[in-house]
Amino acid sequence: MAGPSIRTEDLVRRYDPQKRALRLGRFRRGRDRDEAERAQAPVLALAGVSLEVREGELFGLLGPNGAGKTTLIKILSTLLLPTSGRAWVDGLDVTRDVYAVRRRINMVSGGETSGYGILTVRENLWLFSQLYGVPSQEALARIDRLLDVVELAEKAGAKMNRLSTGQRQKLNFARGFVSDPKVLFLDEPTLGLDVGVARRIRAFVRQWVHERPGRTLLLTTHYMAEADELCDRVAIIDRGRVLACDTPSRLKRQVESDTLVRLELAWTPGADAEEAVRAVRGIPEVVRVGSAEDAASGHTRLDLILRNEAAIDPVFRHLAGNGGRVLSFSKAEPTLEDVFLKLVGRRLTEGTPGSPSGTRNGQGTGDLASGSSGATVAGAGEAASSADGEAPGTERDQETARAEGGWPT
Ligand SMILES: Nc1ncnc2c1ncn2[C@@H]1O[C@H](COP(=O)(O)OP(=O)(O)OP(=O)(O)O)[C@@H](O)[C@H]1O
Repeated sequence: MAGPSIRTEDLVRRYDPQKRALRLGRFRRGRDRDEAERAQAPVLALAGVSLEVREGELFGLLGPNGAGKTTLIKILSTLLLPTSGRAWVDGLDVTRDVYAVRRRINMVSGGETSGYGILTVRENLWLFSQLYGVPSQEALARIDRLLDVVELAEKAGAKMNRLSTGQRQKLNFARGFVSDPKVLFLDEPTLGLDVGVARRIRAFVRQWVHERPGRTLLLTTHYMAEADELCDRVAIIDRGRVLACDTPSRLKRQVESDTLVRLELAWTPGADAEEAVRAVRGIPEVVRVGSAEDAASGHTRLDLILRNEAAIDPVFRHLAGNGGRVLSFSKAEPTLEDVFLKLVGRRLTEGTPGSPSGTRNGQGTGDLASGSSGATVAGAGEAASSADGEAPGTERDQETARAEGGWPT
């Protein structure tokens, strides 16, 4: 692998709520104005991020909602200025060489459905390919391939405004690859997609990076399994800070000294098996996995983290001494969730609606909007309004950017 394709140096981004409140007051009335008035403290979305992504790498930013992932991607894709610090993409400064950066990149935001409603699926992809100057034969072949990957071939002749939300999202994903960019930013690419399509997309993403020399892909996700399965390296990010950055396997090795055990117990109906296990020394964490109904019927499943394997013996003895019976037990492999838990002290999926918190291998369902926006068109218009340093992501940013040709709607 070659030198860094993406580099950030002590990147800070603060959102100033006063500016935002003023803007909302100026441009909108009613409910949003109330919301603006409620905003009080500045938000430090990035608190000094220094990262290097190598050319040819599939790099993941893994973090919970609000961690700063989209903010970082917006800065790298020239849609937003940092408050301080510097960033380079393909050796170019993202704040000074805006057009040159845009010619080399593309960006897809999973929660977004960009394109032109009155054009068909194929026409949309053709339009974007031509904006990037892709030669005709190459563009046609690429479009066919991408339609196949996202399973939209049957809808190739359908107008975009006749597509479902998921189908628009697939079209948006295909749009990101149609220019065959040198550096691609994917912000939550599989958000809300059904399992089969998400799997196909992940396979395509992996193949795209590894079969094309010189391509780099930066992906954000709050799905641990996605980061684990796809990425060469992962940065775990929380509250605007990078907490760890390494290959998934080396990150998981950090928690390998702990032993993860799943127990299935026959237990006194209604009694608290979790509490009983907590009483044993050397058990830093116990998580109930089985349901309350299971517990009421005298059947319980627990996940335990043990400081070392030897601690399992006292657990068995304690359970036997309290009328319990171990039906089965298995050792679990550590996941990135365990790394996150160790680094941050809470689960990645905690507080995420639809996510099965409390499961060791649990993964969010991803039905949330990412709140992110934007796709860049190479060489088109001025830098998006966000790049004036004002808070991005508001309607004003999108309106101004549209007017300036900054990104398609
Ligand atoms: N335009 C904005 N104005 C004010 N605060 C913002 C704005 N955009 C983002 N933020 C805040 O900055 C922080 C980081 O947001 P960001 O969207 O970068 O996080 P994220 O990791 O992408 O989250 P998610 O997974 O939910 O998309 C959050 O606290 C968010 O509320």
